[in-house]
Amino acid sequence: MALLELGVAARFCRPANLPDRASPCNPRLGNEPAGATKRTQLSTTKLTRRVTIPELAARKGGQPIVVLTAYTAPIARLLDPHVDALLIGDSVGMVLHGMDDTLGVTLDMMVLHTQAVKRGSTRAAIIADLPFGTYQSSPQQAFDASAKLLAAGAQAVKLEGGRTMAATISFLVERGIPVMGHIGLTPQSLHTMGGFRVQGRDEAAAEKIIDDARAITEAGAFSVVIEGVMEPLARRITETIAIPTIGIGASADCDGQVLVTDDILGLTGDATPRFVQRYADLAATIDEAARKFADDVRARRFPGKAHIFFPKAAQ
Ligand SMILES: Nc1nc(=O)c2c([nH]1)NC[C@@H]1CN(c3ccc(C(=O)N[C@@H](CCC(=O)O)C(=O)O)cc3)CN21
Ligand SMILES: CC(C)C(=O)C(=O)O
Ligand SMILES: [Mg+2]
Repeated sequence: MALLELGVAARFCRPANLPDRASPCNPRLGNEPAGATKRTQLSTTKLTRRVTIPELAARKGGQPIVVLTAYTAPIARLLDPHVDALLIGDSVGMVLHGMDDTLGVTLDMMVLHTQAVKRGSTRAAIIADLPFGTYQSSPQQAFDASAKLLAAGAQAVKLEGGRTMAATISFLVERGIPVMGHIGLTPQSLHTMGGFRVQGRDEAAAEKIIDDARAITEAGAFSVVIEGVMEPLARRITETIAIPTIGIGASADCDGQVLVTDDILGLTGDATPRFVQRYADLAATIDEAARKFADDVRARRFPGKAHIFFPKAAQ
């Protein structure tokens, strides 16, 4: 079993056409001596196996939980060594498919992106968003949609809503589907909020969000995303409920943080929310690469000798 898992990890980590770099999946894998003992193999397997949902739940009040979104296999492969969980967010509709909001994202899209992220990762936990219209009408509807995401490789689903969704959350959890909640700024409720607006500004609105957090916890969710709320509210919820809170535009005191990967990489331009910290400027990198390629083609500098094929006699 241990060896089988290692074999699978190695296959996903090192595509045959790439050099054997130290890090793609787990930096520790690259440091193993060739003749590793059985004990070393077992401990390495332990380091490279996937993070479980109960392990994430147990991180309440402990080391911060790191979550980033991923929608594709190559990005999942790059993020996998660094994060505790990869979220296949319904933000994929806006970030990759050019939609104005998340309402048009379908379950089929989420299944395809979940499969891709699963294939590209070996150790991060995999959590997938239930898209709009696939879980709100009944617990049964939510179960059917969640089952498809779990079959696609997710270990848990995330759904938006507070007390209103509590019965659905307990229905799923009782049937073996771990659920992450999502409260505060819930993008699928864009039209009732009147836009992507920060929530819980007045005391009454804050009390309602605290009640939502309590209801989700009692329903059995293993964790909850708190998005776009006033900092003291996010801190108070984190202190109040027994499950880890994952903040986005919330509080540094949350039990973890999540951001949209394309936002931190500088790929989302004007659409980037204020709560994002940018860690790279890939838009500029891509702009420069495309410009250089276009220049080379127009000047007939590309393709060069190394990129084209000649018959033997002509060499
Ligand atoms: N690229 C991207 N990043 C995200 O974080 C994200 C998505 N897309 N799509 C799905 C939701 C939508 N989200 C958003 C989108 C915009 C704002 C936004 O513009 N907020 C205003 C604050 C509005 C107010 O004042 O209340 C801002 O200035 O950041 C917030 C969250 C978060 N999610
Ligand atoms: C921003 C996170 C929490 C999300 O729900 C998404 O990416 O869809
Ligand atoms: Mg989402």
